[in-house]
Amino acid sequence: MNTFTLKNNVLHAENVALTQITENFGSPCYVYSKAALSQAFERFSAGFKDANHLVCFAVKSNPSLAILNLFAKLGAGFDIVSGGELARVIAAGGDPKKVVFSGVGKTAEEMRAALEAGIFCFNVESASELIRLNDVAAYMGKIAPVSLRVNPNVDAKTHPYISTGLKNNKFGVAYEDALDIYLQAAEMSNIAIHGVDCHIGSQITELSPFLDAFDRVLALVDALAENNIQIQHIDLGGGIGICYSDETPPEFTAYAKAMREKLGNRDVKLVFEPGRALVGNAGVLLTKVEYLKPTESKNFAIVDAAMNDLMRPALYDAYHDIQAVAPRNEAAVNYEIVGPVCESGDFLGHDRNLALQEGDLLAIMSAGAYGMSMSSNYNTRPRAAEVMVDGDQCHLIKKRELIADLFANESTVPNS
Ligand SMILES: Cc1ncc(COP(=O)(O)O)c(C=O)c1O
Ligand SMILES: N[C@@H](CCCC[NH3+])C(=O)O
Repeated sequence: MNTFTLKNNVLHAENVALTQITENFGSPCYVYSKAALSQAFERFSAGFKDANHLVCFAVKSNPSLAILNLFAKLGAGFDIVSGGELARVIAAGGDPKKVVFSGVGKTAEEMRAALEAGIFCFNVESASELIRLNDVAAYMGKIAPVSLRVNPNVDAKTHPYISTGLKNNKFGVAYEDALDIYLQAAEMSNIAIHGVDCHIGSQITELSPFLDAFDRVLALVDALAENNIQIQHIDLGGGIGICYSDETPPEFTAYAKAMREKLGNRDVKLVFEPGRALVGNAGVLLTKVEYLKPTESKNFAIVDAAMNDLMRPALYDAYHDIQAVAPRNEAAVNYEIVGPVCESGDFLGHDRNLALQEGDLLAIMSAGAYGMSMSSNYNTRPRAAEVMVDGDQCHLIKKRELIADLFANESTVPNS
């Protein structure tokens, strides 16, 4: 589906001109297409139709209540990594019984909240966490449903900062230690072993790392069965990439087919935790060109969005396509698209050929995942507004922060 298309030479989200959105709600502004979000979820799920499965949207990729609510209504579960994300899921109308709780540093308080809410499963990431979870559950008189997140030690062939399934990173437990830890878990009074979990990284554009990881997980499931530990579900994490420029990530149908074939006729529920693949290309960040600044070596287009709004370029040198919202029929110039933040790393795009004038609007594409969710208030910049487009309607789903909000919880020290 072409979500963001030119109509009468103006970029639209569904049937709404992006120029109208900044007129109504200002700039910078995140814009999401409801149709693109729904279709992504439905297409992902369609591959597992008639199979015992649960799609848990990775909340960290975009925790907007409106997006969580939309996915909840479509039947999604949620992958959370904090008590804050659990509270969001509940506030958005998500079902806690479809929540998996990942993360290496769950506090006792977060465990209590999740046990109270009755989540589907804890994805435990260390032997120490298992002991703490057993204690917390025992104190509450509850049984904690558990999967162990194992590191299958496969190369996800992605950016090193977002590769997570290798032996030497902080996530999960080493594959070689997993059986032992499961045997310990089996002895714990308030732990119930439900599954095996893995997540090998993000923005993965090939099928083979997923298949390699699944092979290793299945070998572990068999080893557990030999030790009288029966697994009810396998959680294969998230990680399917999207096209930012010319990547060709696996199609959902090919991914689903491959995963189902690998599972064969085992009677096990499949759990997935996709984030980026469901929201990444359903959102853009709109930003206005404040200044054009030619220098001896480069032409800068200084825009009103910055690394605090979209951190991915600064953090990973990530590429996001940048399009003029109302393209000019003039000669293009090579620009560095940069924000107003006081860091040389504050760029949104290098080497972009665009015909620009001050006041023009740009759309930073593929900004629906890890955009707003990783934003900050650096340089005391209020976070952008968020809008969801539905056909020819647009809904403000998050107000722009006010400057006063940014220091509302602060105080000065008396008598200083
Ligand atoms: C445990 C876990 N599950 C799911 C995800 C979602 O990943 P992605 O957005 O790449 O699908 C992540 C992030 O990488 C994660 O850490
Ligand atoms: N934040 C990263 C992905 C990390 C995924 C979280 N485990 C990105 O923008 O690509």
